[in-house]
Amino acid sequence: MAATRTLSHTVAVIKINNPPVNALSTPVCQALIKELAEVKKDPSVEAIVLCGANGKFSAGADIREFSSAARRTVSLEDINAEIESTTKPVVAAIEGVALGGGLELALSCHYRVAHIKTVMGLPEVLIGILPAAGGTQRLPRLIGIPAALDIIVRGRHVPATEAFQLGIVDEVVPSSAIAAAVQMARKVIGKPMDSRRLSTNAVQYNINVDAFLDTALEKAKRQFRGAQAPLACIEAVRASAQLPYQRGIEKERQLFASLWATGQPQAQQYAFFSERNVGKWTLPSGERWDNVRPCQIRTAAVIGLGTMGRGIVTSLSKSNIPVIALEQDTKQLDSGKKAVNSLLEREAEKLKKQGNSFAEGNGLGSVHFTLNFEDLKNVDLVIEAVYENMNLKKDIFRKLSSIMKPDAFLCTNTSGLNIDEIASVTNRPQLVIGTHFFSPANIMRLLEVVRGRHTSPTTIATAMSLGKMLGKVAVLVGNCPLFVGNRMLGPYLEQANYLLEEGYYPEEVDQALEEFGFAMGPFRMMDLAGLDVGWRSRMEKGLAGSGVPPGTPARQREGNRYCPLADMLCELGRFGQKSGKGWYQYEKPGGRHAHPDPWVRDFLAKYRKTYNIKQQAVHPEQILQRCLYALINEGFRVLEDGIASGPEDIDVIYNNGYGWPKHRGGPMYYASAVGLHEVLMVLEGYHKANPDVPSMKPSFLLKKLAAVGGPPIKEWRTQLGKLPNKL
Ligand SMILES: CC(C)(COP(=O)(O)OP(=O)(O)OC[C@H]1O[C@@H](n2cnc3c(N)ncnc32)[C@H](O)[C@@H]1OP(=O)(O)O)[C@@H](O)C(=O)NCCC(=O)NCCSC(=O)CC(=O)CCCCCCCCCCCCC(=O)O
Ligand SMILES: NC(=O)C1=CN([C@@H]2O[C@H](COP(=O)(O)OP(=O)(O)OC[C@H]3O[C@@H](n4cnc5c(N)ncnc54)[C@H](O)[C@@H]3O)[C@@H](O)[C@H]2O)C=CC1
Repeated sequence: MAATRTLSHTVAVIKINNPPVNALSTPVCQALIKELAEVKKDPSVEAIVLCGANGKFSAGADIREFSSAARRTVSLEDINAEIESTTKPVVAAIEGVALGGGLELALSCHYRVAHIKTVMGLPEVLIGILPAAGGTQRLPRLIGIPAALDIIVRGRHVPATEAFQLGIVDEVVPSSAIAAAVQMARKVIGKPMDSRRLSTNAVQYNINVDAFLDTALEKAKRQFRGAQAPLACIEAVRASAQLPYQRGIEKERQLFASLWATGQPQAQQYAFFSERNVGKWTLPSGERWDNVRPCQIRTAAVIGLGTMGRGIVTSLSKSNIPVIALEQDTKQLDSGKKAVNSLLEREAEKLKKQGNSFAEGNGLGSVHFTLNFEDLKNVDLVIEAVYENMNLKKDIFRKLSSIMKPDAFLCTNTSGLNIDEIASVTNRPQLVIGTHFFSPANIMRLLEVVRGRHTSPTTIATAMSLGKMLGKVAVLVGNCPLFVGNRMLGPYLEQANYLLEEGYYPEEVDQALEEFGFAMGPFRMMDLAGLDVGWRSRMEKGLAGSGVPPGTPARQREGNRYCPLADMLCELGRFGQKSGKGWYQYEKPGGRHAHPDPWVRDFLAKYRKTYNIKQQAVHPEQILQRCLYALINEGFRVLEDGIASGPEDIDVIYNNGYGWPKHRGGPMYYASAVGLHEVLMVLEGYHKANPDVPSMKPSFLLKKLAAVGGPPIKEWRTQLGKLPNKL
């Protein structure tokens, strides 16, 4: 039953029942229409309470229906209008969540009572659309333009206490919201209802609405880089102030249809479901997310409190997991301790602003700092985050192996070293796993969970579950150099470097990719990460520095094309932000504002002259094709090698770890949207002209999928099923 009805005295309680989140699917909408019609004409009913089953009001429209063949036949706004115009008072009893269409439904009720732990909001913008069941017209009428705009454009979840302060709900209760709503319904029977019908009210404001919204629009254009939904939300809110309610609703619908035609909602909804699907991991042996039980992690330790370790400690502590934080000497320990304390203070401040405090005790109190490995021996799980050096990591794991209790999990935060080699020095390779956090680790949502050859299913389940506890999106990947995300970055950065050789400047390449929607172009990103990191690794591999065999041409390594520009910058001490100079110049070492550097232009001109390279005209389209198709081609290779279980996994990694614009779905989704044949043609053309760039040789899987007509991304797994799986 999509909705049920009971009677409490003269109050009819209509309960939405559609597990797991009471989404307003077509059957639910039909059931609501039926129940409403019946209670309206039932003389024994004087008031109505609308609520959701299983402690959840509703997470909104059923997103799956948007793209299904059976399009919605019932308009949610028509139901809302029907509720609002009812002469019997309707009270929404909000528990758990009231999101999107769920909150819009509640806004059409005459009163709202919320349980104190409820969150509510209009998060449609996060799935590429706008609240299109009257939300953009009713909310500003209730709480004014600035507060409504903030909620609608950011799509944020508003806690019940804040919702009460804003006037979204009439009462917040610590116990059953349904019982409180029934009580309220009985109290308001017979009271005048006109002012409670939001659509009949005018938006109240004492600001210059147009100027305010114009400023918001300009800010949103800069902030959301090509995403259309935030802009449409602003225009819909503008309509609430300028137009009568019905015309505002027409504008809302029109904006919804225009958004749909951009293709961005489909990409963002794909991203939404992909994020949920990656948690449902499966191994070739049949073990899966739902048949392997994770072990409970009650205590953890982190080794190394540098850039990553301090963020990981914060993340664990924020989730109320007591942590022991270990460093190699007093100086590093003090500096790590200071950093962790300051991060935790910031987290506490954030929570305070949201009206919360750490759920159980204070996260700060749960961190113990030490120099002594013995202190770690009883924790359930340890995460190593020392320098990226195999010998050092092996030393640490040897030590852990002898100290830790036998069932403790040993995790490494390496960004690309061989998990099997690290595991090989331990007495428990089945409990060793990669947990690759992203910087800053207390903020970035991505966690690559890297399975080694001997890693057990329980260890995988535990690492995946830890990711969830920390509020991360955990993606299971196989063990290969650099895993998934960083591996794909290689060919992308390689092409960015080649573009500089051929006549482009760092700011031109960055601009093209930032206009595409990336949070940061490749050169700003390299400056931020530190150019010396890659340089050291190239020196270790004998590609740069004194290890290069004498007589090797400057622009060639092992018979293939090589770009030495980044090495040359490092030799001059230009490491990026940390040294104040890199591909850009900064106001000071550690400065954050990148300015194009005339020195770099001069340096590139001299370089091209030395190697007699003719400068080409700038084509932003070419920048995109070269960099993005290189990245995508490597993504196909990752799939081909069985390192990720599907294209969705890669897309979730890029959306959450690498600043890929979510409104474009992810690199693999983008490839399918552009057309696999098109991607293949460009790669083939490039590779034919540049056979010395092996990374651009079209992958076998791309060719195979293009040959069968470039099927939609959800059908790629049929082809993948025939390939090896290294998970
Ligand atoms: C609710 C959450 C906060 C829960 O989080 P959590 O507990 O962590 O659980 P999850 O794993 O996230 O979710 C559990 C499970 O539920 C599924 N799910 C969640 N929400 C929805 C949903 N709204 N619809 C369907 N399914 C949902 C989720 O996928 C999981 O299932 P699994 O994948 O099988 O594991 C969290 O889930 C959350 O934040 N949810 C999303 C909330 C949200 O975004 N709500 C807004 C929905 S959109 C909406 O309400 C729109 C409106 O305002 C009404 C507009 C009317 C539009 C008219 C429709 C016309 C369509 C046709 C277009 C064509 C146009 C043209 O052609 O012109
Ligand atoms: N910096 C980044 O953006 C990312 C780094 N990583 C990986 O995380 C790991 C750590 O990297 P960063 O935090 O950037 O390095 P970092 O150089 O900032 O910090 C490393 C810390 O480890 C400590 N350390 C070294 N030897 C130790 C020992 N024997 N015992 C205890 N502590 C010791 C050092 O004192 C230092 O504080 C590396 O494996 C790196 O590849 C992974 C993802 C992103």
